[in-house]
Formats: sequence, structure tokens, C-alpha cells
Amino acid sequence: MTTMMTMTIALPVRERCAALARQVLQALLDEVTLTPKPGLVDLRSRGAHADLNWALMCHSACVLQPVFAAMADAGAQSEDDDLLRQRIGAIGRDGEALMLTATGGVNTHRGAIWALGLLVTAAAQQGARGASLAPQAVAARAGALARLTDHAAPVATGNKGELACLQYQVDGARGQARAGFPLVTCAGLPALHASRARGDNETTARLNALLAIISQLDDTCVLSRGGEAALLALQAGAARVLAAGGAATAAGSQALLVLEAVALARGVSPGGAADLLAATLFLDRLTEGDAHGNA
Ligand SMILES: CC(C)(COP(=O)(O)OP(=O)(O)OC[C@H]1O[C@@H](n2cnc3c(N)ncnc32)[C@H](O)[C@@H]1O)[C@@H](O)C(=O)NCCC(=O)NCCS
Ligand SMILES: Nc1ncnc2c1ncn2[C@@H]1O[C@H](COP(=O)(O)OP(=O)(O)OP(=O)(O)O)[C@@H](O)[C@H]1O
Repeated sequence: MTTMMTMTIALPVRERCAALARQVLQALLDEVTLTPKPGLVDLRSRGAHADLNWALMCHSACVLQPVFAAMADAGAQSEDDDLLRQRIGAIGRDGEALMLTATGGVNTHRGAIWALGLLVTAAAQQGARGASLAPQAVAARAGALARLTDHAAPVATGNKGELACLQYQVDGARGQARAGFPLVTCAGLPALHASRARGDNETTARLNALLAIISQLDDTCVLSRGGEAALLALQAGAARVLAAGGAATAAGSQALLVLEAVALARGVSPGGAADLLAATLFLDRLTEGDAHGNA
């Protein structure tokens, strides 16, 4: 009897967590498939990346689905935030190792494991508590988790993003998460919704959301490869597309071509912005359902 009750209570939670992990996977696939993106891997090309391509990104995303499910499980079962932070830190590091094994050592999704890992954990935690799944609420919860200390985290990773944070005095991926993903809630999502509201198709709406993020983000992927000049050029180029009415207008699509040429000429890719677009699409789906296909 006890076993039966445990099963009937536990199963829906597991299923909800598995569904959340599928939504993360969908967001990652939607991000990489969105075409054309400046400097990033998309359906047409590998952008400014010599070691990435669309198929490898999709393979990596699929391999990582159980990692996101494990984080969601941890979030749904958590009673103590500090313990949860240790648990997802360990799952995240194992996930990075799994990613590197699956890709032959290529960093396909380090930033995504971090950002979407925190968000899927937060969404599962909110769901289990019967709390709000609204983007602001989930992002704030994820921010609270990110601000907790992960005691097993290496003091210094030596990763390029970390070095760029030190060199250019920016907060990077950690700062964005600890602040509750402001560029997802205050740039990506508003741009996505405004673009849809004025009748743009889904591809255009997602591109405009990406551009809104690029125009404001201190992206350590760009800084580490191209320095401050490249970051300013990308931010200004994205702002120009938006000022021209967005990616779908004649002037906007010309400005987007210019932005892409700038990214390729400088050999830079806004990988951090791509992660935050995936985060935007994930949070959008939590409340919108899966109504938006690729237009
Ligand atoms: C904090 C992380 C991202 C490591 O950061 P670090 O600066 O050392 O590495 P790295 O530069 O390689 O990764 C940063 C990635 O974040 C993305 N990014 C870059 N700039 C930004 C930005 N401003 N905002 C958001 N994302 C960004 C890029 O995709 C980049 O590749 C993360 O990998 C980590 O700490 N993992 C340990 C395991 C863990 O705690 N996981 C959490 C479970 S949810
Ligand atoms: N569509 C995409 N195209 C390219 N990068 C993406 C895309 N989506 C997300 N990213 C992010 O960009 C990051 C890869 O950036 P980058 O290649 O600069 O990292 P790196 O491997 O540390 O550096 P490098 O390749 O210069 O040695 C990944 O962690 C990933 O999260």
C-alpha cells in the first residue's frame, strides 16, 4: 500500500521534470536552428566557429537532456536551497564532462548548462511548491540559487569567460545569473513579445529577441576572442538592426547582413547571447505552452 502511494505521488513529479527537460532541449534546438544568426552556428553555417556545427550542437543538446532532467528532479525534491545548490553544481560539472566526451572536447553548451540548468531547477522547484511559473518568478528563483556558494566549485576554472571577466571587469555568465537573468526578462522576452504583437513571424520575433540581448550583453565569448572593440561593434550593430525596425524590415535585414559581416571579419560569436536566447525561449514556453512553431 505504501509502495503504491509512493508511486502514485512520485510519478507525476518525475513526469513534470522530464517534461521540463524536454522543454529545455526544445529551446536549445530552436536556438541553434534559428537562421540566420550573426557569427553563431545556425542551419546555414558554423558562423565564426571552426569547431562547431549544427549537427554537433543538436547531438550535444540531446546528450544533455538527462542532465537537465536530473537538475529538475533535484529542484522538485529540494527542501534546503544550500543543499540543492551543491547538488546541481555537481550535476552541472558532470554534465560539462559528459558534453566534452560527447563532442570530442568541444565546448558546445557550457554556458547553456549553467543558465538553463539554474532555470530548469528553479522551474521544478516553483512547480513542486505550487508557486508561479511566470518568467520573472522563475528567473528570480534561479538568481537566488546562483547567489548561493557552490563549495565544490573550483576557485578558478581558467576558462576563457572567467579570464575575460577579470581582464575587462565584467560580470559574465555568473553575474547575469546572480542578477536573476535581467537580459532575459527585460530584453529577450519583451522583444520577443513585442515582435509577435506587431505581427512578425516567429523566426523574426526570435531574431529580434536575440538582437535585443546582443545589443546589451557583456558577452565574454566576444570579449575573449575580439576584445572591447569587437563587443562594442556587435552591440552597436545589433542596436542598428532594431532601430531600423527589426530583422524583417528591408533596412533591418540590410543592417543584419552588416552585423554578420562584422562578426565574421572579427572572428567573434555572441555565444553568451545565444544561451540567453535559449533561456528566453524556455521561459516563454513555460507559460505560453508549446503554441509557437518555427514560422
Ligand atoms: C559559471 C560557468 C558558466 C563557468 O563560467 P566560466 O566563465 O568559467 O566559463 P566559460 O567562459 O567557458 O563559460 C561561460 C559561458 O557563458 C556564456 N556567456 C558568456 N558571457 C555571458 C554573459 N554575460 N551572460 C550570460 N552568459 C554568458 C557563454 O556561452 C560562455 O561560453 C559554469 O560553467 C560553471 O560554473 N559550471 C560549474 C557547474 C555548475 O555550477 N553548474 C551549475 C548548475 S546549474
Ligand atoms: N548557436 C550557437 N553558436 C555558437 N555558440 C553558441 C550557440 N549557442 C550557444 N552557444 C554558446 O557559445 C559557447 C561557445 O563559445 P566559444 O566557442 O567562444 O567557447 P570556447 O570553446 O570556450 O572558445 P573557443 O572556441 O574560442 O576556443 C558555448 O558554451 C555555447 O553555450
